[in-house]
Amino acid sequence: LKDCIRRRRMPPGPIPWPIIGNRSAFQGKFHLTFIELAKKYGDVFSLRRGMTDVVVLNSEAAVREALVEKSVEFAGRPHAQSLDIRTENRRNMAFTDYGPAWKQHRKIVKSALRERASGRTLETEAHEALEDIIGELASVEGQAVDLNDHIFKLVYNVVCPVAFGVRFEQEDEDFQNLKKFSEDFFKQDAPLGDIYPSLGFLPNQAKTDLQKLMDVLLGYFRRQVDRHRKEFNPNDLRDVTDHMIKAQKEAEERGDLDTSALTDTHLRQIVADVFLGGTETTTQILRWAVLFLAAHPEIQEKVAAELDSVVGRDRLPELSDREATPYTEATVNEVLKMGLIDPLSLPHATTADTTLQGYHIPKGTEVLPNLWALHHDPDTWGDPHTFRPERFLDETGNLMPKPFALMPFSVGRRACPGEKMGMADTYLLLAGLVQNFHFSFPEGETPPDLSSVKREVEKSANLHPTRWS
Ligand code: HEM
Repeated sequence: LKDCIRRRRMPPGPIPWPIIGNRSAFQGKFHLTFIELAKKYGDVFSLRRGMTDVVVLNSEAAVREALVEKSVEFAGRPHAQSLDIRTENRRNMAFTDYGPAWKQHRKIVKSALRERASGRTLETEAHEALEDIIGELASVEGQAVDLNDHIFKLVYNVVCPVAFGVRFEQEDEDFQNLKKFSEDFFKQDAPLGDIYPSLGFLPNQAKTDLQKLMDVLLGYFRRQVDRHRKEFNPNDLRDVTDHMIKAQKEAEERGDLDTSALTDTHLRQIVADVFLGGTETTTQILRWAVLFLAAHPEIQEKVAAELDSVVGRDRLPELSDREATPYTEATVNEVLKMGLIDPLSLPHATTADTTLQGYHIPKGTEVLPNLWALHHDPDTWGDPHTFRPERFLDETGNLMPKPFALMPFSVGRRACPGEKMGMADTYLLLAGLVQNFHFSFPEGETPPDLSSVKREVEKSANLHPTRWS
């Protein structure tokens, strides 16, 4: 009865079944199911996943009210068994509760990224990685090639030097292991304890698999942190790991290491956050970019022509070229809009009892911002499913200010701390690729239907680069 009264004040939604809740809403591509449910229940609605209350935000107004206007109340993260395993009991930044430890971690990471992943420093990293890939792809010019491994390496060799100072060759065992980790990690099923917390103690395959995967990743980062500690020089902070060690040493000197959130576990977890946050996202965005450009040769040609006239062929694109290449910038925005890789962002949770659009949202409720719905709202975009960079340009071809509804990095307190780096490296890498190659589908292969909401990321695996001439 108490539960019924509480739910009456919460946003409406389909009636949950006992124990399983609204299971069918969480199967397949939930972000599309949520758009259908919003038509019936409104832009803010409630669901039950197992025994957990979940509130879905399906419109710009709802996301603005929750993540911007009430940003502290909506800045928490839900608790789940898979997250506890992944984060060694929330000792990272991305899934930790909103509070002093999170603030401290975010400050260190943002300052490290400002120093180590912006301007000339990022450009140098991106150019080195590009030159390497351009060499690799030139050697298979004209042949159909699976770009996956090349794009992985390209992105890893920008992000990993920033995170922990390592560059990889294709055949490196560590590179192969990290790549395998990423491929498996993002396909993992949720362990039973995520749906039914009280059954979390029972052995199940998903839990065992996740633990094994994390042992590999965290073992690798433990070794990286140990190496950094041996080589540490306070006057030469080379990467995020060095910045974390510096903060740890300062806590040691102050005598508050034991109570600080800067133990060795925190250090390897933060490095894992930067690695996972930076690599998987940018890799998938570049894969989408190449796929969309191969499917729209006229747009690819316009980007290449703009780069030709502004940058030429004698040097790689630089960050200072961004202003003079609005069509390329608009294309990056369009890729981020259409190829949204986190359709539901990361899950949030309420940090206190609060309200949203007049409904009661109790403390600890899981909140899912449906960014996909915002990126594909016909009222905002007119033709949301058409790949059309021009939507970001004015009549004279200048880049317009970014619309609020474009939020691939989310918004508010928990918005991605790597946004600046993500935008900059996506521009540098994509522009560098289009300057040097023309992407098309292998002869005889029908391009996938990208205008449909049914598009699949896996389709982007087999593309055909030839030198642009
Ligand atoms: C184009 C690339 C990227 C995209 C699209 C992206 C997207 C996102 C999104 C949607 C979130 C969730 C925000 C929220 O919960 O409201 C997030 C969080 C996060 N991202 Fe990114 N990201 C990108 C690049 C990066 C990079 C380069 C880094 C690190 C160098 C990074 C590190 C993180 C971290 C640590 C969080 C958790 C923040 C927190 O909980 O406070 N991301 N990102």
